[in-house]
Amino acid sequence: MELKELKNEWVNEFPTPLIIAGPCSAESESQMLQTAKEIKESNADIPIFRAGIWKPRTKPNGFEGVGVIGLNWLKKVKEEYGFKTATEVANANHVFAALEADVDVLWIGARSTVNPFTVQEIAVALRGTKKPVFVKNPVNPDLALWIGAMERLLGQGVENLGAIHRGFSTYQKTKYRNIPNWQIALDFRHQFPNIPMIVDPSHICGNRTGLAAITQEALNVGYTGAMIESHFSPNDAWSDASQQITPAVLADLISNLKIRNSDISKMDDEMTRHRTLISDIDFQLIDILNQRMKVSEKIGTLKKENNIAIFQPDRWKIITEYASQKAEETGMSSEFIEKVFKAIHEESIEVQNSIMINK
Ligand SMILES: C=C(O[C@@H]1C=C(C(=O)O)C=C[C@H]1O)C(=O)O
Repeated sequence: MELKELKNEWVNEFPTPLIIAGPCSAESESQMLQTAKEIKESNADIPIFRAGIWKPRTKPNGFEGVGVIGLNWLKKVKEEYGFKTATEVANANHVFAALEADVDVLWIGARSTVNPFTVQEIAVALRGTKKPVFVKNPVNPDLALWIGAMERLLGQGVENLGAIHRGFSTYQKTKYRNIPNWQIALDFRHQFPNIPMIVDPSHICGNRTGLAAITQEALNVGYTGAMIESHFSPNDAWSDASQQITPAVLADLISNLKIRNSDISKMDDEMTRHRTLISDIDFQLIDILNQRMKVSEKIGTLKKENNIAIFQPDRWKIITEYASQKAEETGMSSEFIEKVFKAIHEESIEVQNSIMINK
């Protein structure tokens, strides 16, 4: 069996969008029950309640989760409010305890996905389970690692899979805690459209303000749902306080989400016209790029004959300046044009380099 062949029908038993919500960490029985009660009473359609029992923390000596006792609280949440429950597992012992406590949905965290030994250990412990298992993207932007983790699970007969896009670590200061890098998740979905993908806006944003926009963006590109951290008293949370929201705010966020329909058959005509136009322009773009690279080849030959360095900072500066000015004139984002030109320049250098090294 291959990942591509999985049907993942488990997801059909849940509403769309599939929302998983609950506190970052289980802290106490009363915190769990109060949060569950408020989520239930908010009337938002949330079928799965989450809580971290074991918390992988960057630094030692902080709160690292309540451990197995929290599994009893998840059970109470299930009994009293009818939610399915979900938690993170990061080693075989976690898996055994979570299965024993009949947690309904499990996920593998970003810090575990990076480590094939850990993933293998978890996969073996989960062997043959019918429970849905989500795999968060690894902390580093490595698509193969993410897919590899899924393959390890499938290798142990775990067939009810899902993916969680939680963003990627970065050293740069950005408005995100973990930059979304949407293209990686889209590449994943392109290869495995059958594997449900949900977004984790809480970990992408690291704050409350961006949650709705990221969740909507995920639905706009066709994700199945979202996992959002919610706590009855967010400011008092023992972990990730700044990114958790109250159940009332969560319900409001959900009620404002717009679900996008991926079936375009009803708007065929107009869509087809626009798409034909896009393809036409794409062919022209490729042609033009090819012409530019041919000129670059000629410049490469000249440089080789005259023993001149390939990279010419002064010329490159002129190009970036006119590109950005032209972008502004046309109303396009100059950041976007800068990215495009950097890619073109890189290829142009590559083309000239292959001329230089050939006799
Ligand atoms: C084409 C040249 O070589 C390099 C590539 C450039 C480009 O593709 O636009 C610009 C400057 C150089 O770094 C050149 O020197 O003009």
